[in-house]
Amino acid sequence: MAEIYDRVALIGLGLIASSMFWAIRRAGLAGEVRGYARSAETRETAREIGLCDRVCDTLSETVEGADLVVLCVPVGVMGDIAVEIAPLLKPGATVTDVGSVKSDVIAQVRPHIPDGVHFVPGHPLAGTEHSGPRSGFAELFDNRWCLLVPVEGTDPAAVDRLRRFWEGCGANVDEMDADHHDLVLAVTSHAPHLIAYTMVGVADDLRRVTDSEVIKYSAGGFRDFTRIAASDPTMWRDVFLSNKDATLEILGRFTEELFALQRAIRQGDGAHLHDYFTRTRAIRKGIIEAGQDTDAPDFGRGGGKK
Ligand SMILES: NC(=O)c1ccc[n+]([C@@H]2O[C@H](COP(=O)([O-])OP(=O)(O)OC[C@H]3O[C@@H](n4cnc5c(N)ncnc54)[C@H](O)[C@@H]3O)[C@@H](O)[C@H]2O)c1
Ligand SMILES: O=C(O)C(=O)C[C@]1(C(=O)O)C=C[C@@H](O)C=C1
Repeated sequence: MAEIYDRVALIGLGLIASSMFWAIRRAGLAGEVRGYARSAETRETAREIGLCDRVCDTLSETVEGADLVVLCVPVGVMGDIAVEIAPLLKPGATVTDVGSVKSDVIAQVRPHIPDGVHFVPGHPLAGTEHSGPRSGFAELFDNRWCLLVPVEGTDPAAVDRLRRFWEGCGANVDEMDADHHDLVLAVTSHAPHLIAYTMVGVADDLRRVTDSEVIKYSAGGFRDFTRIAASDPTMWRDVFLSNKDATLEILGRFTEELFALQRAIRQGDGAHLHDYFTRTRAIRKGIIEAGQDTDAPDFGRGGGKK
């Protein structure tokens, strides 16, 4: 794979940035990758494990001469970083981000992007419950979607270059508008995370009553909840505050459905429960048949690539 950018700057050296670095290096997508982390401890760790060609102590050294600047920080601070880097950006450079929410990030960042610099927001739909510079790995984006959310008036050539970059990182790339992105992600990612956090919280309350049986005998479904609920608190606090409207809309619908199921259980309405579960099972079957779940054991990794 050929080099796509001469110099890439990664700001915030956590799970996503570190995975990007290893994926960039695997495919030779950049001449040089510079990285910046706010804390001296993270920068030290990054140097120790060889993360980035150069770990910088300042934002100006990181961004200087970069053709692609990637904001890999929690969504609540994207605007603060944009303010700081704006005067340092090279004309013709592209600024992108990997934030889990798009409308609010665009509102925070766009006003600060100088004329002559491209801004192409993005979101790789891949992650784990781990965070920090040691958590990344080159394969994170393989066969996962990366959504690009170009704002009005963006140069199509800048979008196309970023698309080729993400494809080089192993992802399948699609474009979507910001509001639609935020509603879709509220359904597929944000509300499920909140439900997992709640379920694990409920179990923890119960644990005090049952003296650790909840954890000891936890079955597969609950273990999956605990994995998701172990995700970074700062990242997820910011996601909910940033995607407030869409998340509340989906949680409202979720609560209505939950009440209906609760009533069916109370009234012994087995038909309602059976019909509901039949419908949801068909949805899962449809996902597998469409080749959209690359983790499904009956489908196999890698088969999801279009
Ligand atoms: N973790 C996931 O599953 C996942 C998936 C896709 C997208 N994202 C998005 O990617 C971004 C980064 O997430 P991550 O999982 O890599 O998080 P992470 O916690 O592993 O890393 C975040 C980094 O940002 C730094 N940071 C925090 N506040 C900062 C500030 N004010 N100034 C400078 N640096 C700051 C942290 O020190 C850390 O190095 C977030 O916007 C998140 O929404 C996460
Ligand atoms: O697999 C996980 O651990 C994730 O939570 C990854 C996940 C998701 O919900 O799918 C989390 C947040 C993102 O913005 C994108 C991906």
